[in-house]
Amino acid sequence: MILGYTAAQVRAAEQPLLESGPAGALMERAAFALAVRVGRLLRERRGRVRGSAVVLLVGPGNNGGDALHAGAELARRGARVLAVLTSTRAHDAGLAALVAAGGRVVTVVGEDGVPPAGAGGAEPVWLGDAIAEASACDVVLDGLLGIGARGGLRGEAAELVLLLAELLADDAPGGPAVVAVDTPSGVGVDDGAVAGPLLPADLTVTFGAAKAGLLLPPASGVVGQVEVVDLGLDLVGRTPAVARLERDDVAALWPVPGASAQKYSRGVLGVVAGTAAYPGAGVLTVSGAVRGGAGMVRYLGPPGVTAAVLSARPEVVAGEGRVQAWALGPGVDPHDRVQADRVRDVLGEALVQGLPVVVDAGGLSLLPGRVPPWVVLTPHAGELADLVSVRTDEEVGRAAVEAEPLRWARRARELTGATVLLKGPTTVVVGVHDAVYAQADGPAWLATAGSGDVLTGLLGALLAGRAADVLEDPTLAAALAAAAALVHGRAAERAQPGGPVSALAVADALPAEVAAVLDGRGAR
Ligand SMILES: NC(=O)C1=CN([C@@H]2O[C@H](COP(=O)(O)OP(=O)(O)OC[C@H]3O[C@@H](n4cnc5c(N)ncnc54)[C@H](OP(=O)(O)O)[C@@H]3O)[C@@H](O)[C@H]2O)[C@@H](O)CC1
Ligand SMILES: [K+]
Repeated sequence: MILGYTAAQVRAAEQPLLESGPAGALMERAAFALAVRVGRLLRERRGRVRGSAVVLLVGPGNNGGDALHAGAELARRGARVLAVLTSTRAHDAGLAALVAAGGRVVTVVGEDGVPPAGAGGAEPVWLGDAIAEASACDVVLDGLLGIGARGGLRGEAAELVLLLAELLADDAPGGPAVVAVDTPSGVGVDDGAVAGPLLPADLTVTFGAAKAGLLLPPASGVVGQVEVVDLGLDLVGRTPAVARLERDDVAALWPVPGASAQKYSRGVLGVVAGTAAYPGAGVLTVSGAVRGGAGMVRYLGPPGVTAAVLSARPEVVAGEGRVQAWALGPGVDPHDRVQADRVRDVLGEALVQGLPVVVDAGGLSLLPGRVPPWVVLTPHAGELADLVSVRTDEEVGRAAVEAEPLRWARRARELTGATVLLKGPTTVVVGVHDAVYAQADGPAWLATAGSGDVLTGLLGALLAGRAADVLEDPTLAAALAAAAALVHGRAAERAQPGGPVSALAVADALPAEVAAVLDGRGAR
């Protein structure tokens, strides 16, 4: 599991080490680890460090200090290192180390043609020249701002990043790799906000612990690969702001049949999904459940959809019967009276009986006022915006939710009482005790019609398989939702690595992905 902490938590954990060790020791360790990682990247890209070109973007604080010390180490290994200062201040010891190692230092000339006062004798260069150097080098280190950032980038740094990011986005492959020092500069370190220009990173080397904002959307989309440098911080007892499950965590959560299992004990899922207008949603939801490992699936819907469901998945049983959990809503048009009433009735009955439920798509507008946390909502941004708007006098749109997914997922949880899984390139889950998960497991190709229906069925199967546990410990609902997001995302990658994938193909890849997750663990 990757745990994400706030800037304040990391600073508090650093404090004892700063007090007990020699001045600058922690930064030197951080910078050395960064240099080693960048050295590996240079060897991958150029075959060697010696002779490669590295440009450091250096801000006024310790984040710039990290970049300068790492640059000094790379210069000692033979790289040609250029530091571009964007501020009147820069980390003194870092600057001295870089210059002593043979690195060059320039400072960006402002719009008025005057170098920033106090830029310490560094050679002035035009912004355009600095950008040209950066776009032509092998690796750019973004050390403008780290956990001391307040808001998005400003001033010269903002302009430099805006223009360089545009240039690199347009450029053919072969441009520099971008390594973010601790965080891509200017992201919301605690909340993943993106409030200004950013240089998307190929790799983020973060110190002491992952920062929450690196895991949370929208910033999670610009961090690239994240590597945590262990600085020996003691974070025991500090509750992380966000968690990201990895395969091993999912293996520990997954219901695996024991030797005496039978289909009923493994968990029966009831599904109400699909209407005459959207019959495929019924097929996809039950496919997610069957392929995801439900002991049995019961389907309730109009005759035409039932026929389509049974023809696609002969394992499904049509009609009512005992179930351990429900999956409701995919392809259900709330104006289709019969199917909408069925969703309402089933939901009401499930709440009385205390059964876990997944509610998706059309089912979201059929929810009663408050539900328990073992009801899991699975909206996308537009659906979540509607849910919040209908229940409050706040006018929330899809774009607002996409800009601050965690904030709005929390709001939806407050308003409904449900566990909320907000789908997106990074899926955010908010559960009991404000437990937050952020999963970024699927390829962008997964944004395809019907993939959410498969997730609903898969999560339903998981809740059915662990229904008794979820009722006893409702915190589990959020963990299972995050686990379903991981398996769903990786199944998409498995179905068609690097290429387009259909929703049914994602469902069909679920068994192999579940097997891969469970590889090496015993039965529950
Ligand atoms: N503690 C340690 O020992 C270790 C720390 N480490 C490293 O230190 C980093 C934190 O360093 P930090 O605290 O100096 O803050 P940092 O992120 O460099 O920025 C602060 C400066 O930026 C400015 N500024 C703020 N917002 C701005 C904006 N929007 N746009 C423009 N400017 C803005 C702000 O200006 P001010 O607000 O003061 O006017 C201030 O001058 C951390 O991320 C990690 O890399 C590691 O080496 C491990 C050991
Ligand atoms: K940075």
